Amino acid sequence: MHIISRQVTFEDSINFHIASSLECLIFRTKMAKGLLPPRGLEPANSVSCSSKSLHREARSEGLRQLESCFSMFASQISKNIMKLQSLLAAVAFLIPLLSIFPHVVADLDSDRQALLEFANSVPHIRKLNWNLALHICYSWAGVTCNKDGTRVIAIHLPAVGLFGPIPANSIGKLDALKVLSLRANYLNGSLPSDLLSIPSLQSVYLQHNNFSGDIPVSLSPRLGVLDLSFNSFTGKIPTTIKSLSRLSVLNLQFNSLTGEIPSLDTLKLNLLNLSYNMLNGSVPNSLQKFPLSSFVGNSRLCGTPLISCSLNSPSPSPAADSLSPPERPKTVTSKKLSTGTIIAIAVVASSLIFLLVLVISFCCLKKKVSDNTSTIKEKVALANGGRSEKTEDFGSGVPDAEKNKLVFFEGCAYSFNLEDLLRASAEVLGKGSYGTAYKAVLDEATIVVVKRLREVGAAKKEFEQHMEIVGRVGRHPNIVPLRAYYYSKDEKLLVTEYMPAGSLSAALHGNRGIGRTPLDWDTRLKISLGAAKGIAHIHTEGGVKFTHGNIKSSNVLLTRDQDGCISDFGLTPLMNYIPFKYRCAGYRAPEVIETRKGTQKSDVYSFGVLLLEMLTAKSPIPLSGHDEVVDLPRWVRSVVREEWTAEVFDVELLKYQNIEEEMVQMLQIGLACVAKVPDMRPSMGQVVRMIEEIRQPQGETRPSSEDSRSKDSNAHP
Ligand SMILES: Nc1ncnc2c1ncn2[C@@H]1O[C@H](COP(=O)(O)OP(=O)(O)OP(=O)(O)O)[C@@H](O)[C@H]1O
Repeated sequence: MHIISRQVTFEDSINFHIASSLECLIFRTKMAKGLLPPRGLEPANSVSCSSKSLHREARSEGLRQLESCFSMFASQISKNIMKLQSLLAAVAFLIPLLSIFPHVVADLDSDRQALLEFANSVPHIRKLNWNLALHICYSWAGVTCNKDGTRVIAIHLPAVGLFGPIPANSIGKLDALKVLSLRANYLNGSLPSDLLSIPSLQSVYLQHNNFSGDIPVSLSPRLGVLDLSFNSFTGKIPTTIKSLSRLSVLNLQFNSLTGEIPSLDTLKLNLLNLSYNMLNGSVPNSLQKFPLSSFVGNSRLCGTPLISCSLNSPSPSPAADSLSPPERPKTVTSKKLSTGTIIAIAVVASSLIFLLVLVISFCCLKKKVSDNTSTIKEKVALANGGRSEKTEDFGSGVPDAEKNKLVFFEGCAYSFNLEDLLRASAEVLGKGSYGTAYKAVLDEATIVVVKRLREVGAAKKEFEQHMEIVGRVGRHPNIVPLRAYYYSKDEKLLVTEYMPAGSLSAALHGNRGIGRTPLDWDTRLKISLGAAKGIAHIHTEGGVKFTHGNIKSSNVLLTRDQDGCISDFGLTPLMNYIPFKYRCAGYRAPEVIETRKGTQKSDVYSFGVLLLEMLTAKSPIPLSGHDEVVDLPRWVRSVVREEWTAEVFDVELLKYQNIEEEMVQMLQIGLACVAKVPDMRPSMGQVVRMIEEIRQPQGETRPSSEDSRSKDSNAHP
């Protein structure tokens, strides 16, 4: 090695040392692989590397350079004492850093463990690249570290399809965490107590999940933002919030919180939203500056900016009780009553009791039949009383002047008005993502379904224009006919034809016990084809951007002759949000979970899940009375990969003969629809054609499932 002639710096020396070692390492590797000439024939500058003195050589060369470097420093001391001082300061700074280095490594290691614990116990739809081969700070998705890469300070995992509860001792162990964003997932259960109490935590975004239970009382004193909105938290607002002096945003809207609002007068809140809970009492003085929207939807809450407490007369709080003067006890006169008076009182009392019993029995009787006879108005009022609805009295939102402004779609033969509709006997069919559906019986021939929409984002004009398009596009035998709509500030209603045969979901999963009529293969095929035609029509007639947005088996309704009809069409674009609750998740295309935007290709994906559901009779979403929820695309793919295809089919289908080939063809269509890459999925038009091709002309290749069934019953009496 030649002597470096230019002036050598400390940095040069170190670089040289490293370079020497690397050169040697490369040389040695090449030697081992036989890529270099034998010893003695090697080039001059690599001789030293080929012997045992490899490191010694490099080190002594490095040391020589260090020596020259230090002699240069010595001359610099005399020239510039200031420079040396700063160098010493730097060294002084580095030494303690080096001494704590093992702790730094341990902290990052513990952060890594905590995150892996979280990822391993919380299922997620979108794959997380959290593995030991990648650096936690520079490569792990959604993880942010501090500047020197020694601690995790932020987690951002919005809408990645996280399911289930957050385990204790996972994220709660990240004790340098400042920002936690897990919004818009499907997380549920109660929050572990170690989560919000992380001392460094400043911002928490857990909105749009399904968390339940109490809000933990132990909260980080540094919290500036706490957003737990759109969950199912219960219990009281913890009073410990009062001590969060840095809190500026508190959003708890759309939960089921009860009790009174703590005064929070010590806080300097910029944003407060407690709307749509079950809070009671009066709005504390310190919070009366916030708008109505911060408190609306708490029917037992009163005071500015809501209605005055004297008008509302909520159940008086113990505090209010103690303020009102105690009632003076009435003076009791010790007059003796005559026997006649006593008899008269007894007669009156017993007739009163008799009357009371009569009234109670009458009420009970009325209540028993109320499912069939109560009106939509009463149902809503009842539901509001029971807090299952988050909107005030149904009729109250409809001003008298507007009572007749039900807008009928072209070609609709009905002639009732809104008042008739509100007075009709009603039955709750179900509570969906967009609102509650009621079956309303106006008369024997007029039965409709009234869908009371909540959270409509569209203004009146936009709503009307959209309805016009929906009315036009929706005219198809495989789309549930929309009959009318109503729009006012407080109420938005949709009236559709009632489909007495129910939904595909009910036919597949309802009453699986004794007395069930199984859905035969022909019917399943017919329903699938009808539903596919309905969606294909929406896609072609509505234009490229027109989607359904909520394809699932409860939105495929059956006609009397068992054809499939698409319902809930046209609702998604009107809403403030795409329904992302756990109940719809199994049908969502992976890209929709990420972008929150439906496309025609994502409708195709949902339809593919529906086909797999129809073939397997397994539900991709939770259903009451059914424990099993299956990630259908994943499960079917894995079974098919293992060549156990026959295992996926619904056992009820196995008794029909000669349908295996058709079922496998349908399975392939379903799998094509649930392709991960949207562009790989067929269009709905193609899906219709593929399903049509499954069915050969009757009698040519196989007997109908009816025939098979009779054969079957002959075989097994
Ligand atoms: N026109 C109709 N005729 C008969 N049943 C209906 C009709 N519309 C809806 N239903 C049934 O009423 C129930 C509630 O329907 P709704 O559409 O409100 O909720 P969902 O389908 O469960 O969820 P989502 O709101 O996400 O579509 C469902 O079981 C559905 O099948």
